[in-house]
Amino acid sequence: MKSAVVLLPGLNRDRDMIAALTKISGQAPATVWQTDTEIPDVDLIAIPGGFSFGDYLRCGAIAARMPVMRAVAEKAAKGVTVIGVCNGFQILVEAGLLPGALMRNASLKFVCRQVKLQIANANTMFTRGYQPGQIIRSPVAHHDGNYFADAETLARLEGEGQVVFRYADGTNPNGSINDIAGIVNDKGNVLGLMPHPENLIEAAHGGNDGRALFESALGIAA
Ligand SMILES: NC(=O)CC[C@H](N)C(=O)O
Repeated sequence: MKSAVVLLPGLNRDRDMIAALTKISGQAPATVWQTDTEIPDVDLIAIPGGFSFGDYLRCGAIAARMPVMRAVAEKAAKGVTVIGVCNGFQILVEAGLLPGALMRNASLKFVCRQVKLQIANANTMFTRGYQPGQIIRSPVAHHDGNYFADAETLARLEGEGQVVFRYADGTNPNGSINDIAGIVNDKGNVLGLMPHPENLIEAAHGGNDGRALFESALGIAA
């Protein structure tokens, strides 16, 4: 299974994402730069975390307008699997590939800690390797992770099973509405989440709860 990682100025989790995809898929992902207008024929496109363009204007706002994001949107429209982690989630929202907005954390502080996540929908291409309702752990590290959507959008997300990960056991780090940690688009092939599953895939990370997400997305999980 082939993958590609989008590289942008200011991202700092690209190496983690490349390492995770290499270890799990068995082959190094391609990398595409902000000015690229073509993305190779791959099964999964990953937009990693960090501080693209220094988080100026709004997190992800400038990156979302780079040429590479038009190529990502074209691939997503064709059904290619796309995952945006943290800043990647913010970029997908700013690019209009996912609904809602990521606002400043309710604490107005940068949070960097482990959270618990409930698998709110195990019937997606990203979570078929988990059990419904399963609780997993994941690191988070962000300043603007407070997911918000208007009432109509929220009702649709909840009603259509598009909420995939929810903060659990009171570990919501940012005040996001309905404890939302990750959502998919209406076609189910684009996932955005604030937690960093790529940082919990092996014993050296302290656990491998994040592994099944990539195995599912790459079609490796049962
Ligand atoms: N780890 C990240 O990707 C951080 C995203 C963004 N820079 C924020 O602080 O919210």
